[in-house]
Amino acid sequence: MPTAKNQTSNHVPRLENTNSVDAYYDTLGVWLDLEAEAERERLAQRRQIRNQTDVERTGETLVAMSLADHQTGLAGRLLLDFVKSGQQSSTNSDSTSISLPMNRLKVGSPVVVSDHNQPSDKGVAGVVSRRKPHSIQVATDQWPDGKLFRIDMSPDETTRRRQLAAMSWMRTATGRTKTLRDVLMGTRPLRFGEIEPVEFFTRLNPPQQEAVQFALSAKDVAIIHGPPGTGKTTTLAELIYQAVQRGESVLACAASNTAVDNLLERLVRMMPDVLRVGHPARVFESLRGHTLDELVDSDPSTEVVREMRRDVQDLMREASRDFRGRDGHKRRKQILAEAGQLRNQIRGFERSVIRAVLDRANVVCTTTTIDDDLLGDRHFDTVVIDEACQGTLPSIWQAVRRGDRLILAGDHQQLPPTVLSNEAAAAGLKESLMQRIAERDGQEVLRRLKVQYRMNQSIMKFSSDHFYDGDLIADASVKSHRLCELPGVDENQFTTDCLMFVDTAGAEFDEQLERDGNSKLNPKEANLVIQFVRELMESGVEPDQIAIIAPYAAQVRLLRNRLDVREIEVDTVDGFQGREKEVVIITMVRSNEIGEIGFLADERRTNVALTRAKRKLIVIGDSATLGRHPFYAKLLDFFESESAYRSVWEFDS
Ligand SMILES: Nc1ncnc2c1ncn2[C@@H]1O[C@H](COP(=O)(O)OP(=O)(O)OP(=O)(O)O)[C@@H](O)[C@H]1O
Repeated sequence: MPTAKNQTSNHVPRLENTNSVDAYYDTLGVWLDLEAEAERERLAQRRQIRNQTDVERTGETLVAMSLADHQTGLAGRLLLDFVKSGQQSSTNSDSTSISLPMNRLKVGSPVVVSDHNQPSDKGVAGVVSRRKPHSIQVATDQWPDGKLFRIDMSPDETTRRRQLAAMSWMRTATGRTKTLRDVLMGTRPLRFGEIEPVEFFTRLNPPQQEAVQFALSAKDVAIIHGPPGTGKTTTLAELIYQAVQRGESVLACAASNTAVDNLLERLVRMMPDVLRVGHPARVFESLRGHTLDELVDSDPSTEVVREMRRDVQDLMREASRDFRGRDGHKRRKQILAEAGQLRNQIRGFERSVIRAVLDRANVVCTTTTIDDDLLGDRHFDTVVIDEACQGTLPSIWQAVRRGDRLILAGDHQQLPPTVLSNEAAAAGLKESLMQRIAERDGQEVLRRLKVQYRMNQSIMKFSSDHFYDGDLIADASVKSHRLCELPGVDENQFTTDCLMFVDTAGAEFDEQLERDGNSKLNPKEANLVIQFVRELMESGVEPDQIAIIAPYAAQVRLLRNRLDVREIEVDTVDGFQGREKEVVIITMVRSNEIGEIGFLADERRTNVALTRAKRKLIVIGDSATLGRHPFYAKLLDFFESESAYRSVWEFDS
């Protein structure tokens, strides 16, 4: 089998024309190794950077953090609240707090907490369990050493091991799972049954209804393609409900905890027996009552376990007494043996309670990183994966191996999975299974949702035409909605127009390379953004209705430092996927003489940015730089055709 070490960039295997099962999974194994290597290298590099601001710039490290509070969470886990050192207040009070620098540590991110003053400290592993602007909570099983701490996002080896184990299981799969695997690889044809009538629980629009019926008719795999704001999660929840009505068991997954919880939130309103498996600290607080941990804890038979635990404690206390003489030693040995037996019984008992709770659930929700110890050898009629374009190919087999049929939902015209290894990305790790199948089998395997509930139709139009064959329809409730119709907002040209492109060409709005960094910024564009924000607020738009999106983290940092209104969200495109705001201002940043646009060339990234605004979209960019790329030339033409093209000279900045 090829290994990561002996691959050079030209020799990293690809999947095209791979018909052999072994070659297929060998290739995924190589990609996974390359990615692991890239992650380890990056972590090592980060830990070597001494300068605090530099290391925090990556967004994957927080330094000089102090422990503000701690609690004991479920199953005895420690929940540690960290704030920036020097902060006087408790984590609850915002008035005197220091905001955390921009970071990518999200709820569910695996992290290592180590001693800030001891670079050699290996630290303790944990998971981010809550995030606030001024504090971050980490769930761990151990106390970290030190007075001042550093928190690093860390590669998750456990996840990788589980993925490899699932892939090795898939190689030798039999029966329905083997059939599913071969259909996914493209070596067996797709199969669909009759479309059957359905009595819908939710009021779905016709394309949503069609998607549910189509997915239910799939024997092996089907895709629900959900362009921005089209109710993908709503549709998936209905599909799961219908599958359960037909007596099926369902495993519902997504790559991120947030996406799993969004789905769970809908499912619990539709049916009672939905179970969430996963670290309770990673689950929305309002949904923790549905977690396996809490349900096991509240199961009546767990009271017996508690009593048995108390007995173990009593026995251990007795064993620690001062026994003298030979009989004494014998007695102690007996007590310890008794405690050991009791512990084994407890474990067996707990396992049977877990099994009983799992057996009661029709639907089990979890991230695609499945805890195989908890799920055991459980198999499901249908496996559903939401946000399926966010997961890499190796990451999905843990879920796939547990089902007879697979339903994928997502949008391959939005951001692909994050991959660190350039070699693996170039060989194909950036292409999700959903993208591969959607591109291979097209209409045969997918149904697209078409009615969107977010954007005014003029904001929707470019994305619809360019990415979705002009298929999108704005629902009547949003079709013509404008900013000036929001309560408290004045009616003026700025609030009645939905679109504006501000061209900075010729005005020397040059991009800059961030000092000591690789990211780009454009201070003059930032000035213009701030001017527009001021105008919006003067017109009565609330700060929390405004978002600013920049493709580059350096521009995000600049704007966050310059804006003194905390409620205005400023983020990168990646940080904004899946979200929406009434007004969005995009600062494109790139402005140079050679027309270089770097990773803006990934059109899908711009698609995400352009489709976040509900009522007003402002784009600031340099047509001389952007316009050399056909996609942006088309975008500029679009703004012109909508009479929404302005030159920066029209604004006093
Ligand atoms: N058939 C429908 N009728 C009315 N409103 C709907 C319908 N379907 C979805 N919506 C509304 O549209 C919005 C988006 O729905 P949902 O969150 O399911 O979309 P999504 O496609 O998952 O979103 P995203 O683009 O962020 O992935 C929600 O407010 C939802 O209530």
